Amino acid sequence: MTDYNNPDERIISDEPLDDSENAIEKSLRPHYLAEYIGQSKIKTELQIYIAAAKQRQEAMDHALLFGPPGLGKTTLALVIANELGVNLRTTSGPAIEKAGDLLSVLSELQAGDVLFIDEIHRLPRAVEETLYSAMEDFYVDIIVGQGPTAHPVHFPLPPFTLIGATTRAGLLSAPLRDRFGILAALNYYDAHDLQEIVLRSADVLQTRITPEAALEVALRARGTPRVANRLLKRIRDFAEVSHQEEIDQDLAATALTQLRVDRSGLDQVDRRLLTMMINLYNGGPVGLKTIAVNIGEDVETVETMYEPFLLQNGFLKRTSRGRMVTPKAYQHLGIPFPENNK
Ligand SMILES: Nc1ncnc2c1ncn2[C@@H]1O[C@H](COP(=O)(O)OP(=O)(O)OP(=O)(O)O)[C@@H](O)[C@H]1O
Repeated sequence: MTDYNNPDERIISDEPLDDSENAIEKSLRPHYLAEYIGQSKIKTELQIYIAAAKQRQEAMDHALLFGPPGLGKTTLALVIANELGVNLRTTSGPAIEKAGDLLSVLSELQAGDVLFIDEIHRLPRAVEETLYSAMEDFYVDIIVGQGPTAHPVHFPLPPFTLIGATTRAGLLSAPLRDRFGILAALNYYDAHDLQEIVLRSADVLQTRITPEAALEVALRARGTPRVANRLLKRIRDFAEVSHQEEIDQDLAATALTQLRVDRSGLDQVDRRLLTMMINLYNGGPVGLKTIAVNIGEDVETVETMYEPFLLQNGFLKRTSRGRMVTPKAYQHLGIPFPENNK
């Protein structure tokens, strides 16, 4: 039996994927802009920047991608590198501990390559400062040696494109943010785009699914391709167990109910969060830390995984004194909205 309190089993999770999930997620990644569904404004702009860089035979301007987890930032970096016809190197903020680590990543780049730094807001300050000259003038100066023998060494770099991704653009320092020429905010996907993503993923996974069933998945995927793909994989298991060759709407709806994802895309953690706020705090206002402690999650998980979706869909609202549960959430949970809250 699946234990949905176990983070590894959750569909809406920021836990690292295991190897098999990672392999599937990679296999589902679009490789070119034409396969990248939705985010049309960003795609249109990128098309221009990519064409211009290719025409001038220069590295594309540095780009910062921000938005909630699972919306396709890593995928977009891969797509950009493919469209430019260059190599992609990937790393992440926490993986680069010292300026020397950064230099070893940078020194592997060839002219025009794309370096993708995920969670760029988590780069240590000293590394971030080293990155400034690398981004602006393609060199780094690093102090080599210690004590009286310490001396700066100048390393020129080939022109490259840095693509930074962050779920928390607000945590990025102004000097770093200002060095990106292209800023792209990824938004949650609408149901139509997610339906297309589910149909495409089913095709890659060689799974048959009706358009109605794909829409059912899309409607419950909280605007997030990663969630849509995870739901699809779980429903595919249901279909196999029940010897059904094609996923239809009934099967999708039954499976999704068993996965405890409701028709608004809320999972049991969302519902626990809202119910806790109602039961313990009369619907709020409640501070983020208090919410996190009460539902046993860390603050960052609540802030990046749960809250944005609940806010965007009107189940929560933010006030100067904390978060409040909305009448829509009471209605959704079947709990009467208290008169004195009106
Ligand atoms: N626009 C899209 N079209 C089709 N599939 C997509 C799209 N965006 C994302 N996906 C799929 O969703 C999955 C998650 O995408 P990705 O890993 O790029 O998200 P992310 O924003 O980098 O997340 P995180 O920041 O948590 O790493 C991938 O398997 C990818 O196939």
